[in-house]
Amino acid sequence: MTRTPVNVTVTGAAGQIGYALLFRIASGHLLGPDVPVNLRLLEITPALKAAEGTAMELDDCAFPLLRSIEITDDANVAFDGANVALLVGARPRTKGMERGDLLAANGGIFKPQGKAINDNAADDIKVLVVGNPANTNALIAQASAPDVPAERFTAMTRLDHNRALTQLAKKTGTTVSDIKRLTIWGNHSATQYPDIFHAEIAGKNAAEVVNDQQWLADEFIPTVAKRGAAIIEARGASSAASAANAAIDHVHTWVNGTAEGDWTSMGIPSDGSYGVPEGLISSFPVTVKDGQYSIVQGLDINEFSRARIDASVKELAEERDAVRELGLI
Ligand SMILES: NC(=O)c1ccc[n+]([C@@H]2O[C@H](COP(=O)([O-])OP(=O)(O)OC[C@H]3O[C@@H](n4cnc5c(N)ncnc54)[C@H](O)[C@@H]3O)[C@@H](O)[C@H]2O)c1
Ligand SMILES: O=C(O)C[C@H](O)C(=O)O
Repeated sequence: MTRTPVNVTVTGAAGQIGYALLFRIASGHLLGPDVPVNLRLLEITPALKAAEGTAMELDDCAFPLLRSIEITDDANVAFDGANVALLVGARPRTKGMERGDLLAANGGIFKPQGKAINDNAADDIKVLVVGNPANTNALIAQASAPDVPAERFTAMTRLDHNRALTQLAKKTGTTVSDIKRLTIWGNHSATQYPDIFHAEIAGKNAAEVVNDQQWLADEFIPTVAKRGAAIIEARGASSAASAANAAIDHVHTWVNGTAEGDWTSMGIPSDGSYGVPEGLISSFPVTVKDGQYSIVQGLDINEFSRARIDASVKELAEERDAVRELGLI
């Protein structure tokens, strides 16, 4: 049976992440090996030519699943009929720049894009915000899209999740496939909390396997939480291929589900679970089935975890208050 193509909109298509992302979407890694896609690329006017260059390369790959490419600087055109939207285009953080500085710069991007999604996207639209500060940018876009169910706006913490998997596998001499039920809580920022207390390594409790509280507090958590800054320091630019890979993972899981017995981390609107104020877009442990995610309930949160979750959620609440002051939500 021939499947109807899925419309995938990517903003910031001419940027670094865009370049690492588009070829994987077109080759079937985002939605599956039998799902054709129409790509819609949104860029600012001066970057349209570069986006056209990328589109020429996409054509030259002769991807069987790629049905069409449209390039535009008009958000209403880009989101027309969109089923999946990857909001990547943003002002990237550069050396020495604080995340707070990004709020105002990025609000001007995500407010109109949220409205364009509201007015033009397909009824089943799923939105992933990658552009930083991702959680709060997602909140801004969501606030401008009152007709879209709030839970369709998500923010990316899958890169943090993947980073944590690798650090834990290295420490324990295992592989990432041995690890299940790891969680990133809170904000995609240095306050995020990678939690191994409920994680399992080859069926055993990860915190017990590690059995090294000092490593957990002084190495693992800071390494994962500050990895983005470390990459910027080393490359002189923010992570691109790993961020694109995580965006693929996030949407693939959202569409195709989590594996039995495992969960993933997604930045999603809080329903008040685990004391996270309702409405904040915060990272939680989630399972996904039939395209719907649910927060994993009933986990015991110890004192160590509670303090760290609370600190990251406090930062999210401050970011929300700041964008509220700016009239962005
Ligand atoms: N959530 C995460 O885990 C994560 C990880 C890495 C990077 N990021 C963030 O992703 C974003 C993009 O990173 P990058 O390295 O691709 O940056 P980049 O500067 O290479 O590309 C950004 C692109 O966005 C475009 N753009 C700017 N305003 C736009 C608008 N209004 N509409 C459409 N396009 C617009 C720019 O022209 C540029 O081509 C940054 O905010 C970065 O901090 C997030
Ligand atoms: O762009 C950044 O600030 C870093 C990025 O979010 C990352 O985690 O690599």
